[in-house]
Amino acid sequence: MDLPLSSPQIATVTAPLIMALPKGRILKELLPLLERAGLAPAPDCYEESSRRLRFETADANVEVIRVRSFDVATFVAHGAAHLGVAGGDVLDEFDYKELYAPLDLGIGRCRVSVAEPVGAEPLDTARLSRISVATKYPNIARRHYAAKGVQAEIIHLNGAMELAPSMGLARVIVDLVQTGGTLKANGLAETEVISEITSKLIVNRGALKTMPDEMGALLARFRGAIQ
Ligand SMILES: Nc1ncnc2c1ncn2[C@@H]1O[C@H](COP(=O)(O)OP(=O)(O)OP(=O)(O)O)[C@@H](O)[C@H]1O
Ligand SMILES: O=P(O)(O)OC[C@H]1O[C@H](OP(=O)(O)OP(=O)(O)O)[C@H](O)[C@@H]1O
Repeated sequence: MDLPLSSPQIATVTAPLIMALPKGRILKELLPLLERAGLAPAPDCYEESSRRLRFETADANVEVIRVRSFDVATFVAHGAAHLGVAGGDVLDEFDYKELYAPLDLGIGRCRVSVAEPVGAEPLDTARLSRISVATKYPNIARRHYAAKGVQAEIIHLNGAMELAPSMGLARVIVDLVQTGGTLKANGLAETEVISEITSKLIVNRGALKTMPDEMGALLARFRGAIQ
């Protein structure tokens, strides 16, 4: 026998909205904003030692998953999370069409730049046809040099790319710079800024279409929480 939808025997189960957050520095910077938005995650979300990856928040309808910063965009683009927070660098690198980034959160301020060894002979990109580049942003680096008519040979590293020029792995690096301290400590100098970066609130386009009220209400809370 089919039960009518209004039957009291059927419990209304509403799945929580899933918000993907990057572990590390952005998560720490995000806390005051999440608190103002009424979405503070359970305290162990901020403990590096916690092995949990999914956390309840101050809002029973919203849960947080804590993932690597590069993976936030992938979880949200595939609809595994409804929304998330990602650096502009990650969004530029992946360029997912399924993502919409309606809000700049004004945190995680840095830039994606080219850096070279201090004192290296200046590169004349007008006369160059190829260049070796160590980076964890292969697409950003390729696009940057392609726009100058230069083919970038990418050495894809996940960290410590500052070592690459001195170890003969690549002529230049493309990496994040904030204070410039890391470059300086490794004998490199910033020679070109590719883009200025901040973290953005991102949403899955499908989720926005199918749940406009819930998603709209969450976006409004974030808007209100930005200072
Ligand atoms: N020095 C910095 N200053 C400000 N923002 C930064 C800086 N470095 C990175 N970010 C921003 O924070 C995001 C996360 O960087 P973070 O260094 O915490 O993680 P990661 O090392 O890229 O990731 P993982 O630990 O997963 O490898 C970056 O995508 C960028 O948007
Ligand atoms: O210009 P600065 O202020 O020195 O910041 C830039 C550094 O910050 C980030 O590294 P992070 O500290 O996150 O370390 P990791 O990426 O190696 O984990 C980035 O990859 C740079 O190495």
